Amino acid sequence: MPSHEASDRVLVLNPVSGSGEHVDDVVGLATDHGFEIMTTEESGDAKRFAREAAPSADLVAAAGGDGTLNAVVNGIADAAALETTAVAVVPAGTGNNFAANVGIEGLEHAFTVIEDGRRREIDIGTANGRVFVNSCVGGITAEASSETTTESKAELGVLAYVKNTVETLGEFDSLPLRVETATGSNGERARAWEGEALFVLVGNCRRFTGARTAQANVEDGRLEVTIVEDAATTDLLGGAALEGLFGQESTHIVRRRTPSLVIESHADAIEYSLDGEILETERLHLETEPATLTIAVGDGYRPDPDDGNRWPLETRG
Ligand SMILES: Nc1ncnc2c1ncn2[C@@H]1O[C@H](COP(=O)(O)OP(=O)(O)OP(=O)(O)O)[C@@H](O)[C@H]1O
Repeated sequence: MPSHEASDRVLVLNPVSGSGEHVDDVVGLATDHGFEIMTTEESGDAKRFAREAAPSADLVAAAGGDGTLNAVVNGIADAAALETTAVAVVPAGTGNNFAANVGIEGLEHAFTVIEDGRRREIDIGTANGRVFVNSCVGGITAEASSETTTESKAELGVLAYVKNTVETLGEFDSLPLRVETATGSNGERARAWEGEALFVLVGNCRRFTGARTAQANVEDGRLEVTIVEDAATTDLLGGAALEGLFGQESTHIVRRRTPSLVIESHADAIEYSLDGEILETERLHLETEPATLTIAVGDGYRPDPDDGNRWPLETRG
């Protein structure tokens, strides 16, 4: 039986995320577990509902995909309630990348975790004041983002957008950029990279190796930055596998870890995808806010995922 009053627990339901077949199941489970259900009708609702619910709710659940989760966390942040309102993920999206990374295996499991699971305080990222939980990716066009297929997203996660951008554009203008990363407490030096890039991928919870489930350490107070240099165009257009491009052997990748960075375009404004939502700007200031989001996690969640050789601090100078 639910241990809270209904209004202490709010579930924000996106009825059209993923295949849209989750609605009845989610409504049934959420009702059984004492949630007040707020169903979105249009873009912007999820954030507004979370902002309105956060001051009195102990827990806001996001039932949808990564976009819905992003909106819910932004709404709670807008209400300045991240310290008092925890978040749960009910995976009803296409890729459910974030849910997989925090050990949520499905709809029913999400509610088991809500009742019995651990709570962890994880980092969030901010980009010009907007919150992201998974990733912020520059160089993906809004068109490619909206056209990327469900199958491709399910298989590749955010890298599906990279693949679709490459495929739909055929050839593309690289981005003349300056990327300045700040000093970190683990010996990272402040550094500047300047050049022509195809994409800049910044992961809070996502690691860009080509493996969909690869998880970055989301409790280390650092963002993982991957710059795909322009020289990779030939490989990409030749059909090179994304795994190869992002692999450790790749010579076209620059990697950094840092608590904050600034990405500046020397030309036009760039489109960034924050967990799938588009933001266009010439200058982006990103930083981590460590241990800021309280989240319900399943047994499969690894606070300290094994790095192995998969994330070299830097592949080269
Ligand atoms: N009732 C609605 N009708 C149409 N669009 C909606 C509605 N509610 C939310 N949206 C839109 O859904 C998008 C978020 O979808 P979300 O990312 O959660 O699911 P997804 O794209 O299926 O999954 P994933 O992110 O895992 O690929 C937002 O852009 C939001 O504007």
